[in-house]
Amino acid sequence: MTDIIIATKNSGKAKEFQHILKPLGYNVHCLLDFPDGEDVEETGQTFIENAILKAEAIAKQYGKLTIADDSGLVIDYLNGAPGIFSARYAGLEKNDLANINKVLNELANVPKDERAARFICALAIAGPARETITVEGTCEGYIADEMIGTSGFGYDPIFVVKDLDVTMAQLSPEQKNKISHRANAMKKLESILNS
Ligand SMILES: O=P(O)(O)OP(=O)(O)OP(=O)(O)OC[C@H]1O[C@@H](n2cnc3c(O)ncnc32)[C@H](O)[C@@H]1O
Ligand SMILES: [Mg+2]
Repeated sequence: MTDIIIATKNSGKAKEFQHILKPLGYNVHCLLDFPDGEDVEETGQTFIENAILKAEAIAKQYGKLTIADDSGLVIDYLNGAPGIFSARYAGLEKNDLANINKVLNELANVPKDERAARFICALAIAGPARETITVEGTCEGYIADEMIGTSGFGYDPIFVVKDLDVTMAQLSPEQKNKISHRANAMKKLESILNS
């Protein structure tokens, strides 16, 4: 089995990568298993730039194949916010509930047809003696009026998946891992790695 590090300290992401990569024969570790993993500053201007920063720093630190994920929620009515600031939208303590409440307040009384949004996931894969590869996956939807569902993490309870009309937090992990921005990005990465 090939060892692979997921350069994340987010347990929700780590679980999803386990689900997706284990059946493909990878032995998956994340930075929750390696607490001395560098805290890489997300100083890029785009999801892709931040994914590259995280993947290359951790690949260098451990000398192993590394995938980093930089992702977030892009809301049209807020001109693309919270975007690359999704994790720290309501403050540096990265509180999911505070982030959700901030978005719901900003969209209070905004009609459904103006609540369009998408999740974006940029992945970078880096490692010793290889060029870094990046891909991006998206998932279209809109922002609900209130939190619904308990699965997933982050903004899932307020993100209604366009094609399904239920929130991401109402999907089982198996369902989310078929249609999510992360799943779509992983499909692209797999097809590049296999070609
Ligand atoms: O940087 P790492 O250590 O990977 O962990 P993080 O939580 O800081 O991750 P990001 O910098 O990529 O910020 C992404 C934020 O966007 C949100 N997000 C990303 N993917 C999501 C998903 O599948 N469902 C719900 N929210 C998501 C969530 O709030 C994350 O904290
Ligand atoms: Mg982060």
